[in-house]
Amino acid sequence: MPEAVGKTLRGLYAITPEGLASSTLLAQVGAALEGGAGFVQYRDKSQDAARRADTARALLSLCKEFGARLLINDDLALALAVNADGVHLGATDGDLQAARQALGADALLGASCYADFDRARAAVLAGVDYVAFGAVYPSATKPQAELAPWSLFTRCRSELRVPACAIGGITVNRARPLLAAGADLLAVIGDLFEAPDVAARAAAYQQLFEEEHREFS
Ligand SMILES: Cc1ncc(COP(=O)(O)OP(=O)(O)O)c(N)n1
Ligand SMILES: Cc1ncsc1CCOP(=O)(O)O
Ligand SMILES: [Mg+2]
Repeated sequence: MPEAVGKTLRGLYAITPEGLASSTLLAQVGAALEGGAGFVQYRDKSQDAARRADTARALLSLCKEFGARLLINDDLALALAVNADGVHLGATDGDLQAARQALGADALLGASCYADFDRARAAVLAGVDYVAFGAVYPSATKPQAELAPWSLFTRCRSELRVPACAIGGITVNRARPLLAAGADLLAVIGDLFEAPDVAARAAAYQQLFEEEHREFS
């Protein structure tokens, strides 16, 4: 059972890779869910709105089967149209306060904060459920992403008290120190969906969270 009860935000956050056929994408996300991913983000920059809506609906019903949460990247209107569990917005993706109002209190709202703690502070005031910092490592998926210092996670925990998500270049072999630094969610594309066995890779991430829990409980 994923750790997605109420608004408990902790664990692997699987972000969908681009350019896959819909059936392949669903199979890959299904494998990530089997491995224990509790959160999925549908990230698709393509322009075909009807196909994106169909894929979002299919992903949502798959996530529901596993008790996982589906967030939509960039597109509040799509999240509302398909009744997704939430939305993730970056600097150019719309106003966070307006998104919170449109979504209501129960839906999940996340914000990209890059390497910018002030942005995270403002996002919390706007009503987000988590803030994302990154890239925490150089990312082959988004090579232009700036690098973020890991001290942001410690500050987030002590000053903002909101869950923090790490993104960018994360691999299972270099994830543990991120958890120790204070990341609550690990958002991963390449290392998860390019793995030879996606379910096993997702399970390996979840194992890290369980070990971290034991160490600190
Ligand atoms: C969890 C998470 N964190 C950061 C991002 C990046 O958002 P953004 O800066 O808007 O870039 P795109 O992903 O839209 O290219 C994210 N998607 N998810
Ligand atoms: C969307 C995004 N934003 C910052 S890095 C990144 C890509 C993350 O992908 P990967 O896990 O393959 O580095
Ligand atoms: Mg965006």
